[in-house]
Amino acid sequence: MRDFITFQKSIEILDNLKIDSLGTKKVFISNSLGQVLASDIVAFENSPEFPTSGMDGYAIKFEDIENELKIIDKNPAGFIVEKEVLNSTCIKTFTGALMPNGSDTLVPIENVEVFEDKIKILKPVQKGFAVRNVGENYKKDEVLIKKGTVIGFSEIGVMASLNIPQIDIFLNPTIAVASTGSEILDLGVEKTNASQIRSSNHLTLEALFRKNGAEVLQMGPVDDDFENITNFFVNALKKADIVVTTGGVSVGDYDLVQDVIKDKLKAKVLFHGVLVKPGMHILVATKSDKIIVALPGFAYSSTITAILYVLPLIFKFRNSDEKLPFVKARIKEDIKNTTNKKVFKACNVEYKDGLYEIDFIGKKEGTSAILTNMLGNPALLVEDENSSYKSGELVDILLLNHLK
Ligand SMILES: Nc1nc2c(c(=O)[nH]1)N[C@H]1C(S)=C(S)[C@@H](COP(=O)(O)OP(=O)(O)OC[C@H]3O[C@@H](n4cnc5c(N)ncnc54)[C@H](O)[C@@H]3O)O[C@H]1N2
Ligand code: MOO
Repeated sequence: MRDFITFQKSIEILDNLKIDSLGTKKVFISNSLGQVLASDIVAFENSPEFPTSGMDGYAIKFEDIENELKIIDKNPAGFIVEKEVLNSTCIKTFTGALMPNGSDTLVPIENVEVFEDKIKILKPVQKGFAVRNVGENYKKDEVLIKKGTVIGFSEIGVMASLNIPQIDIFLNPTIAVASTGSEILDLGVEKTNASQIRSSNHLTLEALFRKNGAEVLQMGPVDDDFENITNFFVNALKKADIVVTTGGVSVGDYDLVQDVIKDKLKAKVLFHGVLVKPGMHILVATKSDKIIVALPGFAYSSTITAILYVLPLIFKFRNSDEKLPFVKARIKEDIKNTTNKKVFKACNVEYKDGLYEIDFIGKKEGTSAILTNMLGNPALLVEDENSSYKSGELVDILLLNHLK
């Protein structure tokens, strides 16, 4: 009999796994979308560098707000106006232009009446109105984006504003993915008997891993014999940082994946068997600096275990600050877990009145083959071992749409 460990213990083992960084490379910022920043982005100047107008209007001295003021110049964005605002004068100043010397307040065009070369302020503003102060956006030496951040549109915009064309990013891990099983068929391959099924796992996992930052080597369905599986592993371990398989890890006579990992590759098994549902037969091993994650064959099991175990490994390899999105939610029916396993149960999630709410409407009960339970707007309810939850209680859920 296998020694099953608790879910918590299995996560601790992976958390404590030492992983060497894969290094960094330089990329143009537009090509850094979704990549992980390898060094802090620090502001080397204030933004704006000088007081700048935030509206189209007239730059004045506030002490003159009640006086008629002579317009002595025009100040468009992108130019430097030489004249200075003196008492009883103003300079017509446009959005984005520097505030002229001597001025401290911008009165919007809509607030003034213009007659000949003068203005009268009909609607006064407070001192400093519509002036963007030095450092309003960011201050010199401020750390704007931290190393480990996954780069999105806002990071690219801020880097562009700093005139940073190229940045260092961490390299992403490469994952080799394959599915095993004598009954599974690749897309398009003709069925020759009724017990054959289409392999979905290798494609589900490829999408999941790519979406979450890994490079994927798709190795497809692998013929289910000892030699083929061995050849696959030898090949995959040469090319990838992580090797992920599905199938062949439970207790059947034909569960060859575990035999190859243990007996042929002589990999170091970190654990085989976890008190978790789905996915209790998961096997994680290392072979020198490579990691092998052998997932159960059922489509729902392999997907859930890939989320729980492989995504954190990707985050770790690429040195990112990403975490699985566990949040609190209100449950809308009573639920009981009478097993000694941590259970991850598919539910529907909705964000309503500042709170996530979950229900199980339309979710099918049955085996771990039911991948359709993850369609729609899904999340996973996390049920502790031997626990029960009452309708209305706050529970832990894992949001899935953030990972899709
Ligand atoms: N006597 C026992 N039988 C089983 C146990 C057990 O403890 N005692 N555990 C069950 C559980 S739980 C799971 S999960 C599975 C895990 O088995 P394997 O990892 O060895 O996977 P397979 O037997 O190869 O396949 C299981 C199931 O999934 C389907 N499958 C396989 N590959 C794919 C694929 N690429 N795409 C879609 N579906 C796939 C396969 O047809 C089987 O129906 O073992 C239970 N049995
Ligand atoms: O380990 Mo199985 O994945 O519970 O169905």
